[in-house]
Amino acid sequence: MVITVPATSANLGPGFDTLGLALNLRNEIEIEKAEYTTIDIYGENAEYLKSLKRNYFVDIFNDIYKNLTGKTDSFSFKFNNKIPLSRGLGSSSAVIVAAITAAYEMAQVPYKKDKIINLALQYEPHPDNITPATLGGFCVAKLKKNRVYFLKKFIPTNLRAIIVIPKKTVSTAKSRSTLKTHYPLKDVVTNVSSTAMITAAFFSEKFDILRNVVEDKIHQENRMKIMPELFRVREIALREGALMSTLSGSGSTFFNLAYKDDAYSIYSSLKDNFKDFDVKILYFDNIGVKVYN
Ligand SMILES: Nc1ncnc2c1ncn2[C@@H]1O[C@H](COP(=O)(O)OP(=O)(O)OP(=O)(O)O)[C@@H](O)[C@H]1O
Ligand SMILES: N[C@@H](CCO)C(=O)O
Repeated sequence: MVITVPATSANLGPGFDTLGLALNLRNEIEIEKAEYTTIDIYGENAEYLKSLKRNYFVDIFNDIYKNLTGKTDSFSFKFNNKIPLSRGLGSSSAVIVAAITAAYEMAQVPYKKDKIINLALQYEPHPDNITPATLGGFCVAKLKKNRVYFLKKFIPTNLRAIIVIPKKTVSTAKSRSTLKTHYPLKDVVTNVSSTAMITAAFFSEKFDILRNVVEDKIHQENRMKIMPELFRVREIALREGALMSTLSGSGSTFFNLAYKDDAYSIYSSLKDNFKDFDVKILYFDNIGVKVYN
């Protein structure tokens, strides 16, 4: 069995812990029943992941598989990772969503994607990466009494993401611990109105308005202080025609949204200006986690 899962960009600036979308940058995992457990890791951060005593995917897969079947079987796992770790591209959500889905498939227990999202919440307590990793597209997710409610919209093919990935990693847990716990009412209103506008723009496919309405007063400026170069990424991307330009998740990657006709000039300006960063143009993903038997 092969399972693939997309990278995701959460928050989209103001939509903290609420908005997210899926990018066509996928981890792929091959799993087969075996006499004993083997783990092969290729691609992004392979050496680091091999050096860890435990594999996050395998631990979650085994937990869920045992819960479903009551058995502890052995499997061979082959990971081909494309999503860089701790850069705000949802690497941990991709692992969680793929591991749970793989366990249901291997246990041959029927499931709906809603189930995967709600189980994933046990491992990552905010739903903005796990929802698009599971469903693809642009997702709005709300947590209420430990349950995720969500809506998804397909992202049209005339849009591209231009992402700028610094070498520096940012741990989500650490980054969250630096955020304020109280905010002035006017800042809250800025975020509520911007989040509503982004949602309306995606659902109505009226993207031009994004150029004027995306403001965040809750987390980005604070988080970007450890990498002030990111302020310049935003300035250049917007100058070159991006529709919006935000920190991806908790960083360090910057996410820029553009019409496909503007994507290349944004990409080349960012590449010229940030030679140490990995700049990519990506399609969006509208599928989410996918299994090939
Ligand atoms: N392919 C992988 N295999 C095993 N463990 C992984 C893999 N990818 C990520 N992880 C685990 O997830 C951790 C990164 O999670 P973290 O939440 O800090 O970053 P992120 O998910 O990439 O960023 P964000 O949540 O802001 O988008 C890694 O340190 C590692 O423990
Ligand atoms: N909403 C989360 C996304 C990162 O996983 C945050 O900003 O911390």
